[in-house]
Amino acid sequence: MTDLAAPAWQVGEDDKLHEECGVFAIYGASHAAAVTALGLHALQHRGQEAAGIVSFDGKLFHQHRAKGLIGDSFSRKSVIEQLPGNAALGHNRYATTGASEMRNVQPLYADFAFGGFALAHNGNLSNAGKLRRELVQRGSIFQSTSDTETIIHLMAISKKKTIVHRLIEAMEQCEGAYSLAAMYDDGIIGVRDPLGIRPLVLGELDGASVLASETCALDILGAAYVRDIEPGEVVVIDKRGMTSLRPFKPREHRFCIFEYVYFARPDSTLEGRGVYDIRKRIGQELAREQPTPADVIVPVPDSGVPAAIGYAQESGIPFELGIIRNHYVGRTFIEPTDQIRHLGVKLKHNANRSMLAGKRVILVDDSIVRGTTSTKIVAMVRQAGASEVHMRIASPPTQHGCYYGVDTPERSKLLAARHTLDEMARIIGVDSLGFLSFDGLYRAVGEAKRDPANLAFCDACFTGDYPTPLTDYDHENAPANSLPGLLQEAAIS
Ligand SMILES: O=P(O)(O)OC[C@H]1O[C@H](OP(=O)(O)OP(=O)(O)O)[C@H](O)[C@@H]1O
Ligand SMILES: NC(=O)CC[C@H](N)C(=O)O
Ligand code: SF4
Ligand SMILES: [Mg+2]
Repeated sequence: MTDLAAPAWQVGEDDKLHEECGVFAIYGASHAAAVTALGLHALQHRGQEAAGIVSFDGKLFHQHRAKGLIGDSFSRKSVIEQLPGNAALGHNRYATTGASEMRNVQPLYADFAFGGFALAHNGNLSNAGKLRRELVQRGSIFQSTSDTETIIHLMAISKKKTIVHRLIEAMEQCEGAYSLAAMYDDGIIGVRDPLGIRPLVLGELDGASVLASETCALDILGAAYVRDIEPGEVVVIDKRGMTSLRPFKPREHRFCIFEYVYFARPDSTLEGRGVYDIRKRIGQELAREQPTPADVIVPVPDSGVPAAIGYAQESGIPFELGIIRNHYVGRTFIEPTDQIRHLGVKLKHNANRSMLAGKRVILVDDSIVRGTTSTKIVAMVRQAGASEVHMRIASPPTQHGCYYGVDTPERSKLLAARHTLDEMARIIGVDSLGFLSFDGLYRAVGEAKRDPANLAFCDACFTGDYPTPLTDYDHENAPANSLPGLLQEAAIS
């Protein structure tokens, strides 16, 4: 994570590849805040650091933002009652720029001369540091250290007449990834960057319009899926209905392929493709590309499960739950001390001995980032008596950082950026290690192969082929344009 107001060494880090953020907005529903809390609950996998909801009651905006899970902060009636109105906007945060401080928790809210405005962002702006420096020199006073606030200041100085056109003008100056949901005193707005890196879908609930990061947030409400917001599209939903604008220069579409591999919930449909179905197809491709004789296929829960099912179906080798996951440890349990950190995976996973003892095991996981999970899981499976342990990874090696809304460790900490396949196999402790090829991944998402001249996805964390300039960053994931350290609140521990 970078912090626009702090040197890199001040910014907390831990050793996982983190989720992104989830956004949700609804217009025209009674109990809009309660509905938004449910939508955010379905999107909890996209960010667990903090959550917030802003509602609008026709006259006033109301907000509540808190660190932690949505269920911890928004399940009480007393909290929801303080968020009246028929329109609401919500956000689950996993920080990519700006530390886990209260002032960075979204939705951000601003009282402009032209009215109130609340903003929720999934993605990351790769030139926010540069824009921020220019804005500060012009007199802008930032309240947070997140990239998202840059948008608010760009809107504040815009000379355009309407909020929508101010927002559009602001986004024309931003590089990187943004799926935005916003709310003002007349309606809600959805925006997807021209490359469409992050998802955003449109739904309908009893005549109310819904914007959400993933379709699973519609399902929890019984809302109908209408369509995906198109890359480069701005939708404005107000009492007159919905207006669709295409203000940005058209670009090729580059949806994040890692949404299919890991981030999105398997029951979501994104860009017309079911995530579960794609993960299974990835597993089938993997079985074809990386076969090995074995007695049992064991997924690394949670996100390795659908690929392991696909692998098992294709290979004909039985699928068993040889590792059991403790559901009371989140995706991103942050261990308080080094000693506990060392125990981390055992808190989350345990070997199911009867399925492993004396067996040749193929472990299937979606990705290796630092190798922490795989190293501990392999040791656990060996201790449980497996006679051979083979690891199959349902994506190509993760070799580069993401600057578009996923908090990847810096490049030097990515196992595949530092080691050959054989070295990785030795470090993890497996008898063999195999990754999916680029072409295999593209076949699983419905393409003939990975065509570098005509890429349909962002795959930069595998290939280093970034679809936007990285103005604020050098290639080692260091913020190039950070400002001197300012006020620091205690980070979440
Ligand atoms: O190589 P590492 O640095 O250990 O990171 C890779 C692991 O992290 C993710 O799982 P995570 O535990 O975050 O979530 P999940 O339960 O959704 O699989 C991913 O699915 C891998 O298992
Ligand atoms: N993960 C995200 O999408 C984060 C959104 C925004 N960049 C933030 O750090 O708050
Ligand atoms: S770099 Fe990787 S995780 Fe980031 S947007 Fe591109 S494909 Fe997705
Ligand atoms: Mg995992």
